[in-house]
Amino acid sequence: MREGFPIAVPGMRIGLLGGSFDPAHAGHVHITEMALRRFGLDRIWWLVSPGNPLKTRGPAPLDTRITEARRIMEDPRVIVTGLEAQLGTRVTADTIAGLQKIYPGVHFVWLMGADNLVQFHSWGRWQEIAARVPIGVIARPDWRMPARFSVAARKLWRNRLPESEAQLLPLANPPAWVLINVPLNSLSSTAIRAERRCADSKR
Ligand SMILES: Nc1ncnc2c1ncn2[C@@H]1O[C@H](COP(=O)(O)OP(=O)(O)OP(=O)(O)O)[C@@H](O)[C@H]1O
Ligand SMILES: O=C(O)c1ccc[n+]([C@@H]2O[C@H](COP(=O)([O-])O)[C@@H](O)[C@H]2O)c1
Repeated sequence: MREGFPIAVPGMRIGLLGGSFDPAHAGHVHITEMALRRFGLDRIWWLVSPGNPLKTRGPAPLDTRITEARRIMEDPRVIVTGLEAQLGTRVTADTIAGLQKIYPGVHFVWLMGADNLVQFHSWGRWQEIAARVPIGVIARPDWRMPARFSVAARKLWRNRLPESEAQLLPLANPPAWVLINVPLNSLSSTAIRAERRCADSKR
């Protein structure tokens, strides 16, 4: 184990929820709780990203986002990390490869909201990601159908597990993915940033 990295032992099932978390909100907490239960995960690590490689707008400073995320995420099974900054990785394929090297025998699952599946095929080496780890996709308002018909979903259609087998996902041989339907939560960081700007302008 590397110094400054979270502890994990072989056999553990760990979900990775990458995101800008700019800021973290109750929607992130909700999908995290759902993913823990529905995929039978032992832990979830939030990977607060230094910056999404596809977004041109730079997010708030990493430390600020991590501090805010730790304030909102109280479940002791969840660790809020800046692992990508620690690893020096920017694209998810490199992050996952780095973590698999440091944590042999740990069963990682990549988690994402349904909106992210829609653009997944434009991520760097996305098929390598799908070949490395099972993927758990969580429903998001307005995105369930686009996700089902996305380029990645169609390319990986044969590797999809039925929702009833979501508990098997962490030990499934990748490529494997499941889209789970959960009570929907319509919060987004974009909406919160807009509200904050509006409140600031009224001061
Ligand atoms: N309300 C939600 N329901 C389902 N998934 C969500 C929700 N909010 C965020 N996610 C998922 O959490 C992960 C991190 O999201 P992110 O930090 O980009 O938040 P966001 O609200 O989507 O931000 P932004 O509005 O800036 O794009 C992504 O996989 C995203 O799909
Ligand atoms: O690897 C890529 O090319 C890539 C492209 C877009 C997004 N991602 C990752 O997707 C996660 C969600 O990003 P975001 O900004 O939508 O919260 C986050 O971990 C990003 O690093 C990764």
